[in-house]
Amino acid sequence: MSMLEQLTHRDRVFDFLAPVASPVDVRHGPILYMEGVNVSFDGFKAINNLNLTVDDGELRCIIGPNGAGKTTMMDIITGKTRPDTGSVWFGSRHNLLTKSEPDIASLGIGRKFQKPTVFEALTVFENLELAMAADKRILPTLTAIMKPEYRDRINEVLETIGLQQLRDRLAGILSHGQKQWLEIGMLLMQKPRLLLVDEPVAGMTEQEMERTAELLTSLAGKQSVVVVEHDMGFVRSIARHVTVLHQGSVLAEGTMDQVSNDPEVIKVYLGEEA
Ligand SMILES: Nc1ncnc2c1ncn2[C@@H]1O[C@H](COP(=O)(O)OP(=O)(O)OP(=O)(O)O)[C@@H](O)[C@H]1O
Repeated sequence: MSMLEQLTHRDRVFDFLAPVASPVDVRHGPILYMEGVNVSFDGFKAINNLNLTVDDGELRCIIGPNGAGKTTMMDIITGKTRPDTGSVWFGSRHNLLTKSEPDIASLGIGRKFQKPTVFEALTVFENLELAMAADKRILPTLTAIMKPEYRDRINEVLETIGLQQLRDRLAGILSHGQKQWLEIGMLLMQKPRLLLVDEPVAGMTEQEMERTAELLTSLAGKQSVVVVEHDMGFVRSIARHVTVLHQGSVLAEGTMDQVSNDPEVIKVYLGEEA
C-alpha cells in the first residue's frame, strides 16, 4: 500500500503510528546488565572493567568526577561507542553489542542529552506529535488523521511533564526548564523502557530543579531511569541508589549517605577540588 493510500485509510492503524514493540524480558533479572566492559581511546582506558546492573523500574543516579567515564558509559548503552570487551544486555533477551543505534532506540532505550533540542517553531503539542511519528516527514498530515488514542497519549504525556497549559504555545518561547521537560515528553511518546538522562538540571532555576525531581521520580516504576548528574543536591533529592564512577569503574554504590561517607569517594572528590 502506498503512503498516500495508507493516509487516506482512516480505519487503519498506520505502521508509522504503531507503538514500538519492546519485548524486554526482565523476569529473571535486571533491565540493564553490563559486565567486564572495557573501552580504550588511543591506549587510554576510559572504561575499565565496568560492571553495572539497573533493575526494572529503578531510578539510578550516576555521579563521578570529570572524565570518570559517565558519558562513555551512556554511549556504550546506546550503541554509539562499541566496547573492546565485555557484555551489555537489555533484559535477558537483547545483547546490545550486536545492535545498531536505531535498533537500540526502537527496543525502548531513550536518551536525553544535556542540551534541549526541541523544534522551536512548532507548538508543544506538535513537538510531541512529531516525536510519535517514526517518519518525521509525515508531520503536516498527522494532525488531520490523528486517532483519538494518539491524542490521548499526547494529553497523558502533557500532564506528566506539566505543560498542558502551554500545549498550543511555540516551543521557542518556553523557559529552559520547560524545554527540558518537553524533550523528556518527546522521549516518553516512544514509550521507552529505559531512559538515559544526561545532566537534566544544568542551567535550571531552583524551582525548575524541584519540578524536574518530581518528574523523574514520577517516571521511575513505569520505566527505568538512569540519570547522570553533577549537582549533588539534586542527586540527593531524587536518588535512592547512587553509583559513583571513577576512572572508568564503579568506585562505590549505595544510598547518597553511604556513598558520600565512603572514604574512597571523599578522596576522589576532594582530589578533584584540589
Ligand atoms: N572519543 C574519545 N577519544 C579520546 N578520548 C575520549 C573520547 N571520549 C572520551 N574520552 C576520554 O575518556 C574519559 C572519559 O570521558 P567521559 O566523557 O566518558 O567522562 P565523563 O564522566 O562523562 O566526564 P564529564 O563529567 O566531564 O562529562 C575522559 O578522559 C575523556 O577525555
